[in-house]
Amino acid sequence: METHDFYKKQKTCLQVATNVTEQHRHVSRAKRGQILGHLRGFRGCTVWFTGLSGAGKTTLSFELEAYLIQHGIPAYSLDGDNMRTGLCKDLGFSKQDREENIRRVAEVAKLFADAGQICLCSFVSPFAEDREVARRIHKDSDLPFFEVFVDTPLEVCEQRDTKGLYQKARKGIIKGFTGIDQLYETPENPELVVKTVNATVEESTMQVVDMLRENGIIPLLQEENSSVPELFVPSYRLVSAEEEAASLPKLNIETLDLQWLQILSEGWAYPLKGFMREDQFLQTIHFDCQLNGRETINQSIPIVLPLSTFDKNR
Ligand SMILES: Nc1ncnc2c1ncn2[C@@H]1O[C@H](COP(=O)(O)OS(=O)(=O)O)[C@@H](OP(=O)(O)O)[C@H]1O
Ligand SMILES: Nc1ncnc2c1ncn2[C@@H]1O[C@H](COP(=O)(O)OP(=O)(O)O)[C@@H](O)[C@H]1O
Repeated sequence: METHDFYKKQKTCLQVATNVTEQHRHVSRAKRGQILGHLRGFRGCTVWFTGLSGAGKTTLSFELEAYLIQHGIPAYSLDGDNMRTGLCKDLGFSKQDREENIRRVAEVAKLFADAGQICLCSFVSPFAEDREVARRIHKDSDLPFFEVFVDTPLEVCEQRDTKGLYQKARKGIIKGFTGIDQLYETPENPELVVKTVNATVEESTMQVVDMLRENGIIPLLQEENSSVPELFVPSYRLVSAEEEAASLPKLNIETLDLQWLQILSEGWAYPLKGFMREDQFLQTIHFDCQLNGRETINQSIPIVLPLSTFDKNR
């Protein structure tokens, strides 16, 4: 988006009232986190599901909400259909109304996130600049924002037609329906793309869980912590992992390296997720352990992959 356009769009976020001063509360996020749930700590953020009607946004958001709550992590879902019967009931589906819808929802999501909830938003949000406004609203408040593109092809959504809306749109009964006679702008840099074709709801949900875990939002949960976490690629990620692997530089390894790879992938060298980096190597050499957050884990054997200077430089 051009900077000029972005600021034009930001107009919707500008304050109209004058003589209004921001009031600063006394409770810090860290303090708030201490009393939230049994997995204490501030985890406030927003996960923004975007995609066509029928893509799976609501299903994933509700499934994730249930998962998080079950694990003692505060979460709350805001859904398009639900918001449009309350706070946004004065809005339709024109470009301007969708823009205002997303702005209002993003402001509400920000408040939930600021209160320490993982706020799960499922909105078609078809326009990139509106999603960018939602992201900016969070960024300005220093809150993590994760855009999740629920990437389900139009044909599949139309076949699902969970609410019979595509049929109505095709007949012209509904005008301005996303994907039929209104545009859906595909996200260019989402934090995560979830493809729901040939994937169960649970598998797709776990993709989002993994992303939140990788970003430190969800901690390694107690029961998962007690077993050795394996690093094998789950079946639902196989195709994309193979594609990614094919695009990476290649290196020939020896049988011994392969055996270490096996040990790493089976989780026996937890918390290592691969051959040691310099800092991990130094921790082992100097302290016989690996630091993982606040815990230290014994690791006296360096697990490294020897490289020639030629390979290092290419
Ligand atoms: N014209 C048109 N286009 C798209 N969707 C329509 C339309 N009319 C009604 N609906 C129903 O409203 C839900 C979308 O609302 P949203 O608030 O998510 O839309 S937006 O983000 O403001 O674009 C959407 O919900 P989901 O199917 O869950 O996506 C539809 O059920
Ligand atoms: N992997 C998946 N993830 C999410 N939904 C899926 C998946 N596979 C099939 N579905 C189905 O697709 C439909 C998605 O509907 P819904 O969640 O209402 O979509 P949206 O909120 O995007 O309009 C549901 O019937 C759901 O069971």
